[in-house]
Amino acid sequence: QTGTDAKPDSIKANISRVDSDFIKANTKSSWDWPTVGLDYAETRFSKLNQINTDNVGKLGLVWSYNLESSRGIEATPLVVDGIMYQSAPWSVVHAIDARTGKKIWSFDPGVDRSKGYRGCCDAVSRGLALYKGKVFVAAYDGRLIALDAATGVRVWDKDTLIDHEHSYTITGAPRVFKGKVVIGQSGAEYGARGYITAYDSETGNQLWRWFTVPGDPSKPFEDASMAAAAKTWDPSGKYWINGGGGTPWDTITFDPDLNMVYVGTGNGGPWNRKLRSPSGGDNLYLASIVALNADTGKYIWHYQETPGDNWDYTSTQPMILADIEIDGVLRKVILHAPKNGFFFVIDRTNGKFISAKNFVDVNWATGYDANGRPIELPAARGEEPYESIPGPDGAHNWQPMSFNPQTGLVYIPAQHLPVNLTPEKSFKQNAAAPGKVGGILGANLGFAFNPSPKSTPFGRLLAWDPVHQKEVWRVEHVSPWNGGTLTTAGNLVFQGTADGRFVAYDAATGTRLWDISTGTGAVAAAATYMVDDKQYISIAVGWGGSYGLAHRATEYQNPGTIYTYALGGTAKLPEFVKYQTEALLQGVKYDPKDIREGADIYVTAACIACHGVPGVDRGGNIVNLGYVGTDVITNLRNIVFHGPFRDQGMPDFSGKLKEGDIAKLQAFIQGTVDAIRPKSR
Ligand SMILES: O=C(O)c1cc(C(=O)O)c2c(n1)C(=O)C(=O)c1cc(C(=O)O)[nH]c1-2
Ligand SMILES: [Ca+2]
Repeated sequence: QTGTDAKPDSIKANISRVDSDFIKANTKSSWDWPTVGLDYAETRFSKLNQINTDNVGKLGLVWSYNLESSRGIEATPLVVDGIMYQSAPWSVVHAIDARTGKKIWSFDPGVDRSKGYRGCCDAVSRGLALYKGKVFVAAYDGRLIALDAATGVRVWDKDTLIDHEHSYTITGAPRVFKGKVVIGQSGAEYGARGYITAYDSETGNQLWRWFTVPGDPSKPFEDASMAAAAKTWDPSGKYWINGGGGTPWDTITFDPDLNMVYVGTGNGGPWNRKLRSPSGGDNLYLASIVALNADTGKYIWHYQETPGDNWDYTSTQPMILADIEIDGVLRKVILHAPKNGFFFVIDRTNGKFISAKNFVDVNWATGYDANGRPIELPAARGEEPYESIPGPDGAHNWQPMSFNPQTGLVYIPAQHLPVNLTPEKSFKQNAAAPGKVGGILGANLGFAFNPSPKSTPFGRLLAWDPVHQKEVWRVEHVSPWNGGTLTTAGNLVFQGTADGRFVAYDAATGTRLWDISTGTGAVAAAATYMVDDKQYISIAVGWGGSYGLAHRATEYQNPGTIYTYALGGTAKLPEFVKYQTEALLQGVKYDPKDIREGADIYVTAACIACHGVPGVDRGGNIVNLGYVGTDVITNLRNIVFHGPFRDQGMPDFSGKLKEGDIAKLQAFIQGTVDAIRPKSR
C-alpha cells in the first residue's frame, strides 16, 4: 500500500465513470482497456498506433510486478486512467499504478487452497470486470465479489453455486453491462449442470438465470428452452443425475446493438455420449452458442457447433463480434474458433450458420453441410481406441484470439495436441453418489486416456481470413499452449509463447519484428493503453492452465509476473529462476505385478491430470513424480492420505483411495521411470 502516486479519491472519481457508455465510447480511441476483451465485441483490436511496425523494435521494459504465484496466469489486465487491475490464481486481485508498477492494493478472497482439485485445469482466473467504481472478481469457490475499485474493500459477496455437493468452481471473467454482472461456472468434467446468472452490479441481487442443459424431466422445466432441449437427450440415460455438463466456463459476450448476450457452452458430462445419452441425440445445449435477451436472460436462438459432443469439444472459447461484408452484404456475425478445430462465422441476428472451415487438421468430421451440421467420421464415435484430433485441449482453447479490421484477419493461438481416447464400457465413477464432489476425473469421462499420441504436438499462430475461410500466414511454435493475441492499428500482433517469449509480428505478413524473454511460459493475452500520452503494452505471464500443469516448454519457472513495455523502456528484468535440476526417480521398492493396476488408479484418480506421466512428461507448474526425491514416493501414503500439501492444492485422498492402492501407485511411478530410463541417458 505504499509508494504510489495514485490517490484513492482520484481513482474513485475516475473509475466511477466506467459504465456501458464509457466502454462503448472507448472503442473510438482505445485509450483505456476497460473490459477483458477491450470492447464489448471482444476484438482485442486497439486503435492505438504510437507503437507500430516502424518502431516496435525499440520497445523496452518499463516495470515488472511479481504476482507471487507459480500457478497459471490467464487474465488480461484491465486499465482505466492509468490504474491497472489484474487477477491472479486463487482469484487474488491486484490494483497497480500502470505508470510505475507500484501496488495500490491487493485483495485475496481466501479461497480454500485445499479445494484446488474441484476444478479440472488449475486454480486460474481469466479476468475481472469494472463498472461504476467497482471491480468484480469471480472466486474459484463460486462466489462473485464486488470490490471498491479505489480501495479494494469488499462491497458485496454472493455465492453463485446452486449447490456445494457437486464439484463446481469458477475460473472465468465476469462481464458487466447495463448494471448487470453475468457469470457462469466450471465442472462438466465432474458431473455438474451448467448455468449462467445475472446479478445487479450495485447490490449483488440475482436478476436472471438460464440453465444450459435440462434437469430432471420429472420436475417442471425452468423454461421452454429446457423442455425443447430435453427432447434431444435420452431420458433412460438419467443424464441429469450426472449434471449433463454444458458449463459456460469462459466466454459470455454482450452485444449492445442487438441487446443480446451470447453464451459459449461447455462439453457433455461424461464426455462419452454412449454413457451420457445412450440412444444418442444432439444433447442441447452442449457445445453451442446461445443468444439470450440481455435484460431477461430468456433464450432467443442457439447454434450447436458440436452436436452430441463426445470429445470435450467445448464452445466456451472467446467469441468476437464483427460486422463484415460477405458476398457483397454487410453481415452482423460472431467469429468463433472452438475446440473442435473449425472456424465458424454465424449470423448473430438469428443464429444462422454462414460458414465453417477447419483451421488445423481434424479427424472427427470432414466439414459442415449447408445447414451447419458436421459431416462426421464414424471412427470418432467407435468402440476402438481413437486418436482424437483435436484432443480434449482443443485446436484452440480459452487463449483469446483477436480481430484486426484493417487487415481483415483473425489471429488464432491454434495447436495440434492429439490424445488417444479409449471408450470405457461402463460408467463406474461414483456409483454410490453420482456426480458428487470428489468425483474422480478419469472414470467420470467415460474414456481412458492413452497419454502418448502417435503424432507430435505443436502450436501455431494463425492469421485467418474469416470471409474466405482461409489461412493467410502462420508462425510455427515448438510447443502447443501458447498465449492469447492482441492486435493494434500499428499493424502489429502480439503473442506470448509457451517457450517463454513475448513477440510482435507484422499483422499483414507475420514477419517477426520484436522478441523478448519472459522467464516463464506465457498463456494470457496482452493489453495496450495510453497514460499521459504514452502507449504501453502489458502482459501477465505465468505458465499453467490445463496443459501447463504437467507439461512445459521452458527451463524457467519464474513466478507469475506482469511486464509493461513502452518505446525506449530501460528497466531491468528480474532474475530468472530455473526449474530444479532433474534426476530420474530411483530406488523405490515395488512389485512389478502391481504396475498395471497402479496405472489404472493413477489415471482414474486423476493423478495424471496434474502430475502427467512419471518421467515421460517433465512437469509444468505441478511437479512430475518421476523427478522427485525417492523419499517423496516412499512417503506417498502420508502425502495421499494426510494432505500435507493441501495448501498447494494437493487433495487429501482419504476415503477416495484405499490403503492398498499406495503400493500399486508406487509400482506404477517407479516402474514407469525404470522402463524409460535407458532412453533418457
Ligand atoms: O468443463 C468445464 O467446466 C471446464 C472448465 C475449465 C476451467 O474452469 O478452467 C476448463 C475446461 N472445462 C476444459 O475443458 C479445458 O480444456 C480447460 C483449459 C483450461 C485452462 O484454464 O487452461 N480450463 C479448462
Ligand atoms: Ca471441459
